[in-house]
Amino acid sequence: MTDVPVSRIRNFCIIAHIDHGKSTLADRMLQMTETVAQRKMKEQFLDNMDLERERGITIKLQAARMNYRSKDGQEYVLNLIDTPGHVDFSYEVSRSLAACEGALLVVDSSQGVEAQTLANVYLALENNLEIIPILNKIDLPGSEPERVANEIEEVVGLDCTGIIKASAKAGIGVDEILESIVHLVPPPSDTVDKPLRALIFDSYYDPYRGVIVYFRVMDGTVKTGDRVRLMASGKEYEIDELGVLSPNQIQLDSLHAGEVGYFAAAIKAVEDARVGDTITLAEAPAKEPLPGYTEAKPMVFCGLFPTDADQYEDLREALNRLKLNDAALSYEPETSSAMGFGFRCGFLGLLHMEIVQERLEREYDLDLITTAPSVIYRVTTIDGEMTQVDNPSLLPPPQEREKVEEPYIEVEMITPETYVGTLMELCQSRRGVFKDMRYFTLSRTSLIYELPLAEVVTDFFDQLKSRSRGYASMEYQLIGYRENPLVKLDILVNGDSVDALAMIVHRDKAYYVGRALTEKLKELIPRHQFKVPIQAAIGSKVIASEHIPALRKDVLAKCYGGDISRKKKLLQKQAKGKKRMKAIGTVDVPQEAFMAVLKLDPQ
Ligand SMILES: Nc1nc2c(ncn2[C@@H]2O[C@H](COP(=O)(O)OP(=O)(O)OP(=O)(O)O)[C@@H](O)[C@H]2O)c(=O)[nH]1
Repeated sequence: MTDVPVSRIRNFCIIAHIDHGKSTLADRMLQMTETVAQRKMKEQFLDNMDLERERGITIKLQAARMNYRSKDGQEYVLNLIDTPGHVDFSYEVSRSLAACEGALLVVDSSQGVEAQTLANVYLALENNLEIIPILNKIDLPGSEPERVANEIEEVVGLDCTGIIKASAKAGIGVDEILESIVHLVPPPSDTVDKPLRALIFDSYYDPYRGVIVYFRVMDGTVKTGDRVRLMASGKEYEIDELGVLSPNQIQLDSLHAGEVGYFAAAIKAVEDARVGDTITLAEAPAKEPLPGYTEAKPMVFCGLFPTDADQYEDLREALNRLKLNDAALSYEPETSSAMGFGFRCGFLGLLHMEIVQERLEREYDLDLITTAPSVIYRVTTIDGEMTQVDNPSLLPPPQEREKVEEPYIEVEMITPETYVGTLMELCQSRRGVFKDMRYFTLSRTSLIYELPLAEVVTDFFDQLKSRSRGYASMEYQLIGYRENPLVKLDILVNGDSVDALAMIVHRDKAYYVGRALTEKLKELIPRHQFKVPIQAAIGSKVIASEHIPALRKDVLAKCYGGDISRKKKLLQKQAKGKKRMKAIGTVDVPQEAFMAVLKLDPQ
């Protein structure tokens, strides 16, 4: 298989908005090229993590090599490199695009171009990829191929004359797609004679073989037994096993420029073989690494605490194991006066955070209390030193700080025109700065705003979806730090300041947030035998306060000791409710309270 000439290799990826049919099309191509036998075909081969399948989104990238006999009578090798479909993973997307020469742009012909699609098209253009537009789902009665083709021309700037009309589900147009890959996507450059350079576009941890690295050979050849160096980390390894993904691993002896494959080399954690790093030969290294490597940095932080303090070590062990497979996850021990021992964890974004939490609870059977997400603030103290603060409770007091800066992002939203007003309102209420507005065909509009990231990591995305009935999409990128009058809002429960509830807010919003939060906490914290005051304060100044009245009766009072099974049931119910509670002083605070800030009614 490795004697395939470079001129007959095509490396491509699929760019599509969530649900526009990327996985269905990939499956169909695997089927038509007989890469996967029909009966072995699991539904949606490319997304093989359970969580992914349940959520219907692609998180990890993978690859598939297909042999395809074109109508010109020649055998081609088509390497499909999958890309994750969420903004949190855009760096990984950019690296998988860098491993390709072409991209299929799949657009649902009953919907249209979405923000996500656009962002990835820009990435593909930056990487000089040949883009082949495809209208999918033409079998749907609501399909409007003409309108959507116009939109692609107008918005993306691609010539859509003769655009392929397909239905991945019904298998229409897939032949044409395979042919167009062969004829339109350029072959890789023939640089087999150069020193080895291979790009890592994904990796995962296998408990038996160590890290499995997915890579594309850009120059030269790599063989089993080669000693390779990772140019960014400087580490060296000997390749134990090497091969291609079809999509299951098939062992080979060597891979040359243009080919896509995997290797195992007893690497202990994915952190040691990061996406974007360049592999070269230790003995005859390339002079320059491939461009574009950066270390994916966590942007969103939260505290994770076991409800049961005995689970602290289990939580450490679980994080340790997840980290083996997730270079972007960061964690360090955190001690909270309210919550006890736990970890401060960093994530690429909100989705990444949710995925990790869910895995910890589901796969490791941990009961966790999660604190509200925070961003990294830059604080300059009066003696001119700059520190980074990812935990609101650690913000230095006002007299010690000169200024506080917060990360800003540029957000692009694409929405039907009807929702423009409500989305602008949303952005204004989140301290957004209007930048631009563009109209596309048939009343679809692109809105561009600059927003503080902190205002987006809470419930911005949910708001966007609910205000637009699911029709708007968004994409964002970090644009830098800006100074703002930010203050720390402390929450006191029963007179004790709860560090895990502290937050950093804009001075002008502090009063509103304080009031809304105390009201919400009043709803969420159950009644106790005594009256529980809840206050919001800036420094020593209380700006809002509520109280939870004392309980009058206990839950068993009604049962008169008569009906034992009913009594048991009540107690069980109560115990279950308690599971996700944290005792703060003498007050039991439920998990929802720590996330209350996400549930405040919009201003
Ligand atoms: N009617 C119709 N439905 C389709 C077609 N292609 C895909 N679908 C359906 O659209 C839904 C989404 O398809 P997927 O292939 O999972 O979409 P995706 O783009 O891979 O989504 P992510 O993995 O979440 O990024 C599924 O229910 C498919 O069955 C098509 O051509 N016609």
